[in-house]
Parts: sequence; structure tokens; C-alpha cells
Amino acid sequence: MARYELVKRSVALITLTNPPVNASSSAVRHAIAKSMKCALSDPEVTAVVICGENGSFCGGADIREFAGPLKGPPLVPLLDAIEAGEKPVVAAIEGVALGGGFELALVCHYRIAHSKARLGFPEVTLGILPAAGGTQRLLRLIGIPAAAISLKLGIVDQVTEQNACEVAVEFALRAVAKPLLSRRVSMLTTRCPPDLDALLDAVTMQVKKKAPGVMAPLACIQAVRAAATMPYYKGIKREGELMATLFNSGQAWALQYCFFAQRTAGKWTLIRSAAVIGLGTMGRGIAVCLARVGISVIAVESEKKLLETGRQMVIGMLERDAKRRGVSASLNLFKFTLSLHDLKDVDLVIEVVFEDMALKKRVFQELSKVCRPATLLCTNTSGLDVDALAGVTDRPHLVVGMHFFSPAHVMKLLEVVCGPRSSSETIATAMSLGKRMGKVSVAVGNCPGFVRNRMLKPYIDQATFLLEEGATPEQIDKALEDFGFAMGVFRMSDLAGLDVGWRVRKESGLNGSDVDPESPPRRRQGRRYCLIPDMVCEQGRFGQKTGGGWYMYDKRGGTNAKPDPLIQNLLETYRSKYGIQPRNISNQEIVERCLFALANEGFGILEDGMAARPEDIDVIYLFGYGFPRHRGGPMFYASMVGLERVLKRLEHYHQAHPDVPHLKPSPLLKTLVACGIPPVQKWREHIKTMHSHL
Ligand SMILES: CC/C=C\CC(=O)SCCNC(=O)CCNC(=O)[C@H](O)C(C)(C)COP(=O)(O)OP(=O)(O)OC[C@H]1O[C@@H](n2cnc3c(N)ncnc32)[C@H](O)[C@@H]1OP(=O)(O)O
Repeated sequence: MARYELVKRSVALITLTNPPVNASSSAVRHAIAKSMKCALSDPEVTAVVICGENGSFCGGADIREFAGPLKGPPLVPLLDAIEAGEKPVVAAIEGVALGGGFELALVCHYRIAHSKARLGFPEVTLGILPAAGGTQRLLRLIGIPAAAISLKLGIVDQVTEQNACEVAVEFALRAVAKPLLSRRVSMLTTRCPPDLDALLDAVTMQVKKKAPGVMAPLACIQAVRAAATMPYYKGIKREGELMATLFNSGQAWALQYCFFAQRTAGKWTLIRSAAVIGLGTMGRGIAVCLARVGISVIAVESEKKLLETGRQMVIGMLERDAKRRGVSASLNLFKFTLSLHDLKDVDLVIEVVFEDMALKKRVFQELSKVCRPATLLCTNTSGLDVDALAGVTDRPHLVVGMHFFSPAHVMKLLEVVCGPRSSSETIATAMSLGKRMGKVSVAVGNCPGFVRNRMLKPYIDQATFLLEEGATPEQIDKALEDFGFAMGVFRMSDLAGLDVGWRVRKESGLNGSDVDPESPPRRRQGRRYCLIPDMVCEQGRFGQKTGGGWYMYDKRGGTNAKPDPLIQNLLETYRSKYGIQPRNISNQEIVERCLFALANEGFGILEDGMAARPEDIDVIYLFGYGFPRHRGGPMFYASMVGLERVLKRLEHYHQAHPDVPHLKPSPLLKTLVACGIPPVQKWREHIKTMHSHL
């Protein structure tokens, strides 16, 4: 957040680095404090120059941090210490020195400004006042009343057309031998006109007329009066009191909201170029989606052979797609590479590497080094923590999840996963890109499994518990297909592939070597667990792609599902091993247990604020899981069944299976029943916590 280096052997150069305007965030303040300590204690250092990276000195306090509690070193003592230091400090001002940035410049003993630099205190526009000594020092420097031009007023010591930093370093070397006392602005006395009271009264009248009811300008006038009539140590105390009143006022919140709202409104990042990292099935599908809408794509793989295979597959897909749509294939939009360095100019990257957090973190770390600062970094994870990935980058606000579903160039659903630090524009850009690619994009919160997969777990769990209790995959699928699903849960799982869930269960310690050997059979982590899906995978049966899963298929990749005696046998052996007496299970029980568990998790998701509204969940299930449209989606279906009945049935099933927490009715469901069962569109009003972005 600030670079420290020694230049010309004796000048400590401190460069503030907090894009876009080097605002003094807690991290920047911390870095300034540390660097100053270093500079003042190093006998080699005779002078210090402070400048800002990328042509901007400092845009003031980091307004993004105003919403939270104060972190890092407070500004006033930090600035006082810089001024009191025994080595000359020179501010090299390019671009802006605003608010806290200008205050920083004012505690420096000298100020060198580029002719185009802008210095000032815009705090009133944010409903506050310069409260790190700004009102006290500026007036001591230029007197009351003051007019424009900085050099004439004595605000800056030199104006330059050259590189302000280089000029400041030379200036600092010349300043080494000079006394510092008169350069400490807080020690000066404010030059006042004889009619100070009359002047300030007149200004107060003007302000009240021009901005009736607005607090900050009036507070500024009071701070000016303090600067004129009090010694610095009293004036700064008064400044702080005024700030405290303003800072917690609704006016300050409103004005700061307006600052960001103005910048957010209409913000639109047009994505012209993108990169896809990883050319497996998902990566290839995503690359085709992008190229289909005219976005140029750099496709990256880690090995030559994988790159070549990916290239051929993508070209084949594009050609088939173009033929089907009667257009020519946009092959010229593609570049294939093994090097992440080729991504330095793209607008957006979608990472589609293996679902492994450590690997993804390495990729994101590398991306923040090679991509330009404005590049959006997206991950196609199907359930990993997006914020953990954002945390390893230099731009957490530009990181977002884009959860595509397989096959990515066919499936309509896109979950845009909002991390707590993803900015509104980043989310808006991902949402609009999704729309452009013809997807139905839904913004969701960053929780394990996001929305679709989080809900799918209790749905699939119920189906496998029903297998244990006596049902067959065919019977369960038939009940769900009669309900309206195009495919029952087992046929769908065979299509998607069983190995992904197996790996996730292993990583969560539910099976494999991490399982506590003491844990009772068919229980994991304190709740009921069905071992059958793991046993199917252990036989190398991963679904259609291996020619067998819950069903058997005529060949690898075959789609014609037939009941498999091997599975029947496995179920019988399993039940007898664990002493389970199979029972007849009705279709009604199958549908209720699977679908009410699904909806119950949906209520939990709404309650946690991970989806904005029940309609979003329904859209996710309509477009991401083939939920029968005429049933409206799981949440609408629950409302049609009647929330009271859903609640009663869940209570009944939970009583019968107390070791299955997903069957315990969610508090939101109970609340909705208790408050008279409002229509779906009104459920949102009963949700207490909402993810800040939704
Ligand atoms: C103890 C209290 C001490 C001090 C109080 C303060 O310092 S309060 C802050 C005082 N500073 C300001 O009010 C400056 C506000 N910013 C501006 O006036 C303009 O942004 C600026 C710096 C003149 C640049 O204008 P430009 O038109 O070039 O760009 P834009 O306004 O779109 O801003 C670019 C992005 O920078 C973000 N940003 C600007 N200032 C700050 C800041 N102080 N803190 C955090 N972020 C800041 C702005 O939101 C834009 O971000 P983006 O994500 O691109 O929308």
C-alpha cells in the first residue's frame, strides 16, 4: 500500500499505492507510518519525499472504508508525527491531493506540485469536513480570507511541468541543511482580517441561504473560526468534535451514498476480449459461449497436448454450432496459448481449472500479476469460496463467481456469485455478460454450493435414503418423472457424472481415509449418511460417461438407461449388511421427501440472504435443473401445496428421521406460516438478513 525505497543514496521515497486514486485506506496509513519510522531512524536518510503511484498523489481518505469501524492508525497523530519529524519531508503532488491527501501534503515541510495538479478539500460534498488538521493548517498557511492560485497563496513551494517526484527529490536534497521550525504549518498563526466575526457571520448567512439545512458547510465555518482564534492543539480538538457530529449524521451517509451511486449508475464495462483458463469440458463450452457473441477469446492450457486437444475440440464445437445456426464459424476470434502472460490486456478472465482451491489460488495470484488492473477475474467454481480467491488478488472488488452448468454452451443458467468484496459494477458486468451470452443470470450469495448445488444436496440425500429404506432408482425416478421432471434424480446424476460429488464428499471428510474410524455405521459428522453412492463410484461407475452408474448403458456415453441387476444386488447386500428391513414406499412419500427437503433448503437460503427472492431460486431450478415449468419452481410449488401442509409434512418426516437435519422445517417457513402465509412475492419482506449485494 506504500513502496519504500532509497533514491540518490539519502532520500527515502515513499510511494502511495492504492488504486484508483491512492486513497488513504487503513493499509495505506499503516504503510506510511511504517515507512516514516524507517526513514526517520535510518542515519543514511537525510530527507523524505512522498508521492503517489500512477500520477495521482492521494484522493483523500478511502471513502469505501467509511461504512465500517475505523481500522489502522488514525490520521491525525500520524500527520502530526510527520510534521514534527526532524528530517525534511517533501510532497510531490501530481494529479489530485484532495481531502486527507491534501492534509498529508500540508504536514510535509515542502510541497512541489505539477502545474495540472488539483489540491482541495471536497469533504463538504460528502457531508463531513477536513478533520485531520486540514481546516487548521490550511488557514494558518494562507490566512483568511483566501483566494485561488496555490503558488501565490503559498500553498506550494514550486510548480513544475516536469515529473513532480524527480523535482521533489532534488528539492529535498537542497532542503536538508535548512531549519524546519518555520516549515511546520501547525506552528504558524492564522492571518485574520480585523472584521473576522462580521466576515464569518456574512459567510454563514450566505451558506444558510444557498444550502438551507445542510450541516457540513456550517461546521466548516466553525472550524475556520477555531483556526483563527485558537492555538493548533485546541483548534484540532474542535475540528474533531465537529467531524464526529457530521460523520454520524444521516446527511453524511446520504452524501457518501450519492458519491458512489453517481459512479455506479450507468456503469457498464463492455467486454470485448476475454480469456478462458482450462480447456476441459466446461472451459470449452464457456469459450464457445463467448465467441458466439463476438468476444475474442484467449484460451489457455497448462500443457501442449491438452492445448492441442482443447483447440481441436473448440474448433469442432464452433463449426458444428455455426453450421446449425447457418453462420460462419468465428475461428479468427481465438488465440490458444500456454502462457498466462498473453492475458495482460484482456477485459475479463474466466478461470475453469480443476476444482482445487490451492490450484485456483495459484492461478488467481498469477493473474493479478499479469492482468491490467481493471481486468475482471471470474471463477467457474461450482461451490468453492469466491472470497478466498478474491483475497489472494490485488483487486478483490473485481473478483466474482460465474458458475456455468454443464454443458456450458447449452445450459441456460448462470449463477453469478457475489463475494462480499465484489463491487456492484463487477456483478453488473458479469450479469450483463451472462445476458449477452443468452444465459439466464441469477445473482447469488457466496455460500458452499451457492444456490443450485446447496439445494441439490438434501434432494439427492432423500433419494439415497429412500434407496436404503427399500426403493429402487427406477421407482424413485419414475415418481419424479411423473411429477414432471424430464429426468429423475438418478438418471440426471448419471448424465452429470457421479465422480464430482464423490470427490466433494471425500474432500469434506465424508468418505475415504479422513473418516473417523469410530463413527457409527451410516452416520457422518453427527447425521445420517448413505454409503451407497460411494460404493457405486468405488466400482468405477461414474454414470453415462463410463457406460454405467445407477443404470447400465449400452456403451460409454450412451444415453439409453436400463435397470442394472448389479445395482439391485448391491442394494440388497447393503440392506442385509446393515439390518435394514426394506419396506414399500409410496410415490407420494418419494415426491414429498425429495421436494419438500429441496424447498426447505430454499427457505434456508432465503433466510441466510444467499438468494434475493424466491423467484430467483425458482428460476435457478427451472433453468439449471429442469424443474417442471408448470409446477413453477420449488418455492412456488411449496406455496401451491400450501406452506402449512409443507410444514406439517416436514415435521412428520423429521420426527421419523431425527438424524436428518434437512427435514427440520426452516425458521422462515415457520415464520411465513405464523404470519398468515403471504404470497411468494411478499416473502422477501419477512427475511431478516440479506446479502449486501442482493
Ligand atoms: C479523518 C478524515 C480525513 C479525511 C477525509 C477525506 O479525505 S474524505 C475524502 C475526500 N476526497 C474526496 O472527496 C475525493 C473524491 N473523489 C473525487 O472527487 C474524484 O473521484 C477524483 C479523485 C477527483 C477523480 O475523479 P475522476 O472523475 O477522475 O474519477 P472518478 O470520480 O470516477 O473516480 C475514480 C474511481 O476512484 C474512486 N475514488 C475516488 N476517490 C476515492 C476515495 N477518496 N476513496 C475511495 N475511492 C475513491 C471512485 O469511486 C472511482 O471508483 P470506481 O470503482 O472506478 O467507480
